[in-house]
Amino acid sequence: MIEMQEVYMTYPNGVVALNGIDVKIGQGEFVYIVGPSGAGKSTFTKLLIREELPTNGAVTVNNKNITELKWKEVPYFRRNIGVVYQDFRLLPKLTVYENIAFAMEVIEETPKNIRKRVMSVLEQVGLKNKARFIPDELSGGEQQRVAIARAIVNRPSILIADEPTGNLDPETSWEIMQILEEINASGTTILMATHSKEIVNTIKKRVIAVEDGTIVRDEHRGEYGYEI
Ligand SMILES: Nc1ncnc2c1ncn2[C@@H]1O[C@H](COP(=O)(O)OP(=O)(O)OP(=O)(O)O)[C@@H](O)[C@H]1O
Repeated sequence: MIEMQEVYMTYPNGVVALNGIDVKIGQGEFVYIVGPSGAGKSTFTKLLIREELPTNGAVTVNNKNITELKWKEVPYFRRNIGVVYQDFRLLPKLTVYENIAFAMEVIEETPKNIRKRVMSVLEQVGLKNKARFIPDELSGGEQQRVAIARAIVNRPSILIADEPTGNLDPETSWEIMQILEEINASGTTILMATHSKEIVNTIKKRVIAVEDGTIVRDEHRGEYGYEI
């Protein structure tokens, strides 16, 4: 469960990115965050992973107000949230297998668990046969699958996807959406910031529209609502 109560966020340079956000997102929901460029979508997701702190307000994730976490508590909290970005952000010198295993090594999983689980998520994203490849040897869609596998390998309750299809062609984007839907079907909450009218209007989900730092629309099975 995610909740924001009267959340305001002003960056140090004075830009007001969020201007009073009140929202609740239940466990297992799939939510699109839409809105014009600069509306505050990325800032919204950054607050949820404690990459930024709000200037005011409470951000509650799984019953904990995460604005109150001490810095040393942040890495442990983040285990519960997977994040996927438009530009994949894989480690270029590591293989597909190593990129995913690394996320489990940092939380000190046993080698046996790591082997089993990495092969299982690779199968889930359809990349078992590319475990030994490095990111440069993969297509954009395949790299995004690796990033998704890495994001879910520690079984987070929430997956945040910040424009996950932004660098992909339409056909590949649909494949990525299918994987995200499967992950959601297994109970993971998904928050996806997107500019894709096609996707939002085709795969109907809850739509939260942000403009100038406030929520202007929040609809079950909503429309994208913008021209581009
Ligand atoms: N680190 C930062 N320092 C100062 N201002 C920032 C910073 N990050 C974002 N902003 C500003 O905050 C506002 C909201 O930005 P944000 O990245 O959250 O928007 P967005 O909706 O994700 O945009 P886009 O769709 O282009 O990714 C913008 O005016 C942006 O310029």
